[in-house]
Amino acid sequence: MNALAATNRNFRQAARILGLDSKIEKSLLIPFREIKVECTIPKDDGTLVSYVGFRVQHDNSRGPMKGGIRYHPEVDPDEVNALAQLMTWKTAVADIPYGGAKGGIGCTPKELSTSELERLTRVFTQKIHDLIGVNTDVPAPDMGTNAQTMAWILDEYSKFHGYSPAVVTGKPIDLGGSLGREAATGRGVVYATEAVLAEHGKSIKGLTFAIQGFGNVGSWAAKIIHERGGKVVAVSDITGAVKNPNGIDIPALLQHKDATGKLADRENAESVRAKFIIEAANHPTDPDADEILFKKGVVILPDIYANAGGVTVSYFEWVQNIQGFMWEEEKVNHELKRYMTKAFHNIKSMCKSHNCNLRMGAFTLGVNRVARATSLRGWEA
Ligand SMILES: NC(=O)C1=CN([C@@H]2O[C@H](COP(=O)(O)OP(=O)(O)OC[C@H]3O[C@@H](n4cnc5c(N)ncnc54)[C@H](OP(=O)(O)O)[C@@H]3O)[C@@H](O)[C@H]2O)C=CC1
Ligand SMILES: O=C(O)CCC(=O)C(=O)O
Repeated sequence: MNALAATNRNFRQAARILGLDSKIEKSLLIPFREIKVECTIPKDDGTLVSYVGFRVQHDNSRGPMKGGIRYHPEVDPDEVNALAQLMTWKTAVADIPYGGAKGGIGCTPKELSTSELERLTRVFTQKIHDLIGVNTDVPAPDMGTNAQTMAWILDEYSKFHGYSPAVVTGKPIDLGGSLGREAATGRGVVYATEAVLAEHGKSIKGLTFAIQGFGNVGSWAAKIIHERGGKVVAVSDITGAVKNPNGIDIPALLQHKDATGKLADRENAESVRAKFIIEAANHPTDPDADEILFKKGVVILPDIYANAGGVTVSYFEWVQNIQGFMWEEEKVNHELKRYMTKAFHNIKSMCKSHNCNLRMGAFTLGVNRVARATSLRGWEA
């Protein structure tokens, strides 16, 4: 099932559980605005190459729309739509004053030089600069993008609108980025994991973990789990997987990945059997697989909660930019833990009230908050 159909299915199920008014349900399914732009750049050898870029702004009833920009060959309109919608529910689950958006360019960033990536990012920004802004839509990094990408967007946007650091988050610290943002999604995943494990009388120390993806989120989650005494027995990325039943030396693996750009051997991590699945990625589990895993008793911590640490610290970054006051990293991490723990308890309350699993607990929590804001703002033209 494609990402949009799967996301809509989860949303509709939450709307049914909540008994949502059908007009509000319909309006929440349709994105606020979809942008598709052509981005042509000269390559380093002088030849021209064209890419398609997207920004989908899903909903702004709770505040400026917020979400990352992804550079990946599989970026397509349906996927960006689904990810934008997920951002709306995620910011509501985290209870931060934002709506949802997502963007992307269909490209293979590893095949582009740094100057080609810079040109592509600047052309994309030129095409969307009128539609983003500190109080309208605030991009951030996602797969294939990073702090440097945000610095280029900030610079290009500022040429049109004046210096505006709060127009993007996940920036380099030197340009007003927040301490702790780079690690925040992985760290939030660990706080979420601790919250669900505590419920089952367990803790990270001594448990075994398998991690799919070893980029920003996966590698920070692995590092922090390792530091807390968890045994990471399998890690995989696009180049393959490493497995060690006695526990992988994560600092050594991070060093190896930094030096070579890939994980060591090629092995299949499929035989790993998990009792808990923590969705650090967006939309990693198809609804059919979700049902099968649920029936098998696997506890799944859904993406719109598990990876909300990134956007939560993006919110702290935006607040710091607006206040013109930088927080210590301890304050960032302390607040992140507070938000993640509170969201977990709010989700559990929804699970109890509606007798549903954690995914529907999170969806009903997010959808209900957005629906309330939508109704309060009203419909008069
Ligand atoms: N960055 C953030 O703050 C947030 C990210 N997320 C989500 O977390 C997930 C990971 O994002 P992030 O860590 O930022 O991205 P990165 O680009 O830093 O890392 C992505 C990882 O996924 C691997 N990968 C990419 N494509 C494939 C593929 N087709 N098959 C197998 N592995 C693949 C990459 O391998 P390789 O390095 O070899 O290319 C890399 O290990 C995404 O779903 C993203 O939307 C969610 C919330 C916030
Ligand atoms: O930090 C942000 O604003 C958004 C991060 C993101 O794209 C996500 O949570 O999926």
